[in-house]
Amino acid sequence: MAAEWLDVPAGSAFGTANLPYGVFSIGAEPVRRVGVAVGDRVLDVGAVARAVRADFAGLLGAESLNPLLAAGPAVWRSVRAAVRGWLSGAVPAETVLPHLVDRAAVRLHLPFEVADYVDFYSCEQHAVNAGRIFRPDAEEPLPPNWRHLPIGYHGRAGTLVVSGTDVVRPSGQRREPGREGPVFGPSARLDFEAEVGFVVGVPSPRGRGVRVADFAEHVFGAFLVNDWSARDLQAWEYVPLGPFLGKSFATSVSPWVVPLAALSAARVAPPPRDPEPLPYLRDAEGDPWGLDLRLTVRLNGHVVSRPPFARMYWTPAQQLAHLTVNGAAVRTGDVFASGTVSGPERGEWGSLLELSWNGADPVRLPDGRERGFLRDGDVVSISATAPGPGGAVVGFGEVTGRVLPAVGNGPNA
Ligand SMILES: O=C(O)/C=C/C(=O)CC(=O)CC(=O)O
Ligand SMILES: [Ca+2]
Ligand SMILES: [Mg+2]
Repeated sequence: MAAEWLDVPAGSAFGTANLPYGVFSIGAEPVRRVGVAVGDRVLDVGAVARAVRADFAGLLGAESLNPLLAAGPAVWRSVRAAVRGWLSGAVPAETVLPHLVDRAAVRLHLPFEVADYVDFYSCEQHAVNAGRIFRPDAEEPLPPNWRHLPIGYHGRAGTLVVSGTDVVRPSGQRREPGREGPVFGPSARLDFEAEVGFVVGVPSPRGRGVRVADFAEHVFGAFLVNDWSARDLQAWEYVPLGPFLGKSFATSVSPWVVPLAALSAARVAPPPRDPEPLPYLRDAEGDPWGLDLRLTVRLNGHVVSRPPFARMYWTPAQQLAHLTVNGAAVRTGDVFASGTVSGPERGEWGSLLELSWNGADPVRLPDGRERGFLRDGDVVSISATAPGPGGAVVGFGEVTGRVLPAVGNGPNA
């Protein structure tokens, strides 16, 4: 229960069941602080730790979440219990109140230093849609390996940006119908992809995989991802090695990292898999990592999709097991994203590629405008909620970004 002096609005998705972590600064101050969102405010947890829990002051007094991420699940549990105590009256109000800041008044930063970045392709409906669109002549929309392993590619960690960062339309090579070779110029098929990301806290050594059952020993929490995608650049460049410049110019992430501990009521059984995966990819008995997260995608403020995460074919635990099964190490700050989330209904598809069927059937917005792909000035926002304990709602906040016009004829021109 929240302390009396902590006025969390009723039904807030940032109640004490959630307590996500982020990194913020105030005004023009250069210093960044670790914060925990509660109601409409942010608690400067480093400042409170310095006053009452010196043993946590180093972890929480850093300018990124990395020291906390690296500390591991026992410490994550103690810190969460301590923060919950601070907000529940376990320490005098005077210790806490001076360090609560209005959320609207802070600037939010990338919450951790990103190490490596992998993007998966684990939603069956999205993979079927993409297969039908990109490979209309193929007999089967899914590639033959799809049900045997979570397909992924290594992305560009250095271009992950925090929500609110503008995204410049990329330029590159693309094919135009009726022309032999490529043309160069701004992408004409810029898209979003609604995804969920996970961040690794505890590293794994090289040469040893992370078992499905050990997911929560390594992964700290989850957040939202918009994997901006230039479909025309992608279509021309990505055979046979996979996505490259069409997806590496920017990937936006939401600023609040929701700890796995806040998602216990959201855990659900994943859908049945057929055929049964190889042993290293099997779900741990009684320990499912399907997650009932409900995403909403808005384009210029209008809801265009509500993708359901609960139906993802491969869970994040299977993704991490696969990512490390060859002995690849993971490091603190490694990010992996789920892949585009799409449900069975059209209004649940997580990209414009799908929603407009590659531009052939544009999305009609309530203001009468149509979109095949994104125009300059468009703003894309992805938000999500999950069920919390006792009917509470656990919010992810949002990842948002505005499309800016391409730079001339490309940055090198
Ligand atoms: O099927 C294809 O050819 C292409 C698929 C994608 O672009 C999707 C992707 O990046 C992975 C994902 O987000 O699911
Ligand atoms: Ca993607
Ligand atoms: Mg990307």
